[in-house]
Amino acid sequence: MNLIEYADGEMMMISLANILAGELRQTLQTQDFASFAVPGGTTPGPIFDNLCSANLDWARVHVLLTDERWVPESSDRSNTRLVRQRLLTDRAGEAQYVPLRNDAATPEDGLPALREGLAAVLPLSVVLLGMGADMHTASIFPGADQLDLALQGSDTLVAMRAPGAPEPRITLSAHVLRKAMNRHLVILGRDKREAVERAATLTPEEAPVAAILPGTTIHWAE
Ligand SMILES: O=C1O[C@H](COP(=O)(O)O)[C@@H](O)[C@H](O)[C@H]1O
Repeated sequence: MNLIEYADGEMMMISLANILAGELRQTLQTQDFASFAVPGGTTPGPIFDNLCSANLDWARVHVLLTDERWVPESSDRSNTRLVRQRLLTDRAGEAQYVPLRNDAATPEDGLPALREGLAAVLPLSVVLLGMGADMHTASIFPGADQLDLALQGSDTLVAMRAPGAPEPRITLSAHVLRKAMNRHLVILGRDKREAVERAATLTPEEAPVAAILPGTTIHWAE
């Protein structure tokens, strides 16, 4: 397991923002645009606060989420809301946002249009993932109704319902995540460190994060 251990959470958030900015800059040296997928949830806010002022050509960066909760943007559970408030501001306000949610009533109804938008920015240049203590990553949850499709299918985006998720979800598939040029996982706290170590000994069906661990750099602080 490729795991970087940091002295504290604040240092990790600053260092990781620098690493991500460096990878985006490097991508833009050889490509017309870079695509950058980020997680929602409670962990990445401080990374976004550091990254949004990075000096790079944000107008050529497509930002998207690794997964979204099917709630309106006005909800404090909306990952889109987090990204708009904390990442797509300052210099990063120039970036182009690729939505994983639209006005459809259900994620299943919304999928076809969202897949079209996503197709234009694949393969992903840089992916930052989060993980829950239940070993889900993006919105690929243990016990989810479309778990096999998300883990083994060739679809890029999957709509999901899971016992551990309070609302329907839409998620990038393992297939898309594994094809990313650069992949990072950020976790905070002893429980998540134990969870990721355990996941490395389990199957992706038991611990979905296991599907993306090979080739992923894990960033951890207590
Ligand atoms: O529901 C989600 O959970 C994971 C982990 O979130 P955290 O609050 O434990 O950091 C997150 O990576 C994902 O994007 C989000 O939708």
